[in-house]
Amino acid sequence: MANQENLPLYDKIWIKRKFQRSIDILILLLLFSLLCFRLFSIINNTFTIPWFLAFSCESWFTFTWIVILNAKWSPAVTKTHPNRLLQQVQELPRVDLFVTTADHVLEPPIITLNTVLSLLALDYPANKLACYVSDDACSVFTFYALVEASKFAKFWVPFCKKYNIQVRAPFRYFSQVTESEEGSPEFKQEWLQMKDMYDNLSRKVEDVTRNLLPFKFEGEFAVFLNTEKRNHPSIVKVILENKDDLSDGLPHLIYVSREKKPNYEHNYKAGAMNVLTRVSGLMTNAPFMLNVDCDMVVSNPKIIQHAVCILMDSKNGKDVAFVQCFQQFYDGIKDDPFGNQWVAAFEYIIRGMGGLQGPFYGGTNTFHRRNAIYGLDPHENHYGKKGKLAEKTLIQQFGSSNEFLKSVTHAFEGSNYSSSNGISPSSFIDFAIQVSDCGYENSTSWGNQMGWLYGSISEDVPTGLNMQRKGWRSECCMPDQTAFTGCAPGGLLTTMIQQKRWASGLTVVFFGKHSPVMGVLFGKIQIRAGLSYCWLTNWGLRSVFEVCYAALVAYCVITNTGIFPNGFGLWIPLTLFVIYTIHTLQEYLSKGLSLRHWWNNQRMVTMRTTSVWFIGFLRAVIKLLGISDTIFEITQKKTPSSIASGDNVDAGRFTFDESSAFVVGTTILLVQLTAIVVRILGLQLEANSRNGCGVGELMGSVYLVVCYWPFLKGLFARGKYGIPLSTIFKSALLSFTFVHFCRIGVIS
Ligand SMILES: O=c1ccn([C@@H]2O[C@H](COP(=O)(O)OP(=O)(O)O[C@H]3O[C@H](CO)[C@@H](O)[C@H](O)[C@H]3O)[C@@H](O)[C@H]2O)c(=O)[nH]1
Ligand SMILES: [Mn+2]
Repeated sequence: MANQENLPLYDKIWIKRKFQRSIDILILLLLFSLLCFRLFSIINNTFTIPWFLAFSCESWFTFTWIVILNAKWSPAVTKTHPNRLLQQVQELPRVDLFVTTADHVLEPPIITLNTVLSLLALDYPANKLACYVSDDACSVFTFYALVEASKFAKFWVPFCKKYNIQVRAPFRYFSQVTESEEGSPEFKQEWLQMKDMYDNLSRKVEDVTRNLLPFKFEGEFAVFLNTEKRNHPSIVKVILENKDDLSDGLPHLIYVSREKKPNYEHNYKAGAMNVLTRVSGLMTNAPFMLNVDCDMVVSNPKIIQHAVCILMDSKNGKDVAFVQCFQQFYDGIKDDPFGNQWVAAFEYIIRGMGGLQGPFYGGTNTFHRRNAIYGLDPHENHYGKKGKLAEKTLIQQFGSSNEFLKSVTHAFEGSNYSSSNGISPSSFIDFAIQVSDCGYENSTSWGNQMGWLYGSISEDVPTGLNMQRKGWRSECCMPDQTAFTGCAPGGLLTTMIQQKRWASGLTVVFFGKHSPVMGVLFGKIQIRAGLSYCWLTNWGLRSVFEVCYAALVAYCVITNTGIFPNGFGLWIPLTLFVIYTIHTLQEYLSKGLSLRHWWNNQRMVTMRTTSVWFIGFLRAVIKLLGISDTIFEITQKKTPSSIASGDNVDAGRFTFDESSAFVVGTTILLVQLTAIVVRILGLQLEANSRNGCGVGELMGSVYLVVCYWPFLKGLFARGKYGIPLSTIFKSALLSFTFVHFCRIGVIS
């Protein structure tokens, strides 16, 4: 038998994709030929302003394609070997678990409760785990739910471990296993008991949350009396404490609501994560930290072992700052009508990045190395920080809590790796409160050089980039059994708001000091890795060119101007379109996704790029100019009861409201419709240049209308399925202005 000690804890396997690569290259060549064609037309003197705009947009599309091609070029996957782990490490390392929640209405406490239960029930020695919940809403309901959860956990966790239940979030488990049909009589009996207890628990929590029961602010709940969401002192409460350090007990459970004051910048989730980092540093100081959003439940109870395999591999794990598990979703709507399940993107882009310097940090389902978050580079982490850091520098970077500084020094030295410090979390409450105060970070490096970075509402991407800039890598962790599943936005509006936030946050990143370009120029981001990040950070910028192209097509049809070659030359854009379409379709089908899924995603890409990404981009520009700041709009999460009660008549249907998110989309649709009508009725202007509008331009308009079909139906539908009159009115006004300017200001 091979010597287990020398075997790697994880393997990296490169995936072959010769055929796809040649198609990728073919598309690139076609794009180049289109550009060349345009350049030659200068010589032939057909070069007009619309041609120039088309040339600029197409140059951008070519650049985007290079970015995508580069990102997908050499994908890799990892295979972890948890069975080797215990043979190589004497003791498993500690892991601190972070959950964030910020609004008990948009994020119902019953969801957070389930996430926490699934974490407490992880298949990992309980005395090596501590679960920290950050509540940015300072909600007594969330706290109450956690207290109740901790009581239920005493039965639930042993039950899961005894019967090796795989799905350990009760609402997921009981929705999948609806009867205790199989198993021993003992199991059946316990199953019924559990089900009963969970039903009681969820009823209680939902009743309290919906204010159906009068709430008594007594005992441990008294501190919540008179607190306001944005104005309250720090509250830190130890709900569960594994005082006897039992490996088969329950992990610590700690509730943290950081101090909030009006007129203070709280930095949304990034601020919350930094507080959790400090509080956990004081209390348990684990070398690794897992972070999940409140709706991301564990689906693979052994996931920590898998992630630790990567982080602790003695050869390849040393320079890994974080391990990212894919985001996957439960109860996703069939065929992904809103394009928010990201199956194909994760498949191709993230695996592709996995073959470079590693995937981006996606904000949730991520295992971090504490020392990387603390700003060390891989070399310093491995060989120790050169010399002891002077106390003064430590205070400048980490703030002035002596107790916390001690924990930082311990973390740097790598002590406290697996053993507990023998002191219980509750003895650190006062210090924890101190490091959660809103003034604690004043003039320190938190959010600036280390920790979760501030300044963008997409805090995850720059935070990951900041670590990779120092030479760290990251890895994907992809055990056969899905690691985490979460709640994808339920409807069109929620999706659009999320997309708008990402686009604006990412644009700010691209133009800021943590952009991938800066990372390549001044840091240790490898060129290809930096380029692959542009797929993500350029979402906002991409929309500008797509909106411009959409407007250009309509302009051409309306004014009888051509931007595509007429006659034989038309084959270039046509072939490009056909091959690109077949190529993406093949990608979907080969992953077992349906034709419908593919089309839904295709049209959604067009819809979001030309609408909310564009709004997001404009918001980012306004922020970058210092005019007004962007805010983090939280994504609404579905409650288990709404899922179960079949509150799903709208699932997958497009519903609209008066949100500005729909104005741009409706305008694009109306402009294209006008163009088509003008063409059909023959109201176009006389062709005033040598090159009049041909089929190419018209096809462009028609394609956009087909993509915007759900909006077209929305124009005629009523109630929530219809686009409100006020939105139609605003869009009509905008379209009219556009058409008017087209006709008076024919540019040629
Ligand atoms: O002031 C805030 C705002 C948000 N959150 C938490 O941040 C998480 C993510 O918020 P959500 O509304 O669910 O955003 P999503 O768009 O679904 O999240 C994705 O995108 C975010 C960045 O835009 C990342 O932070 C997330 O991890 C990633 O899952 C949730 O747990 C929130 O409770 C806070 O703790 N404080
Ligand atoms: Mn989310």
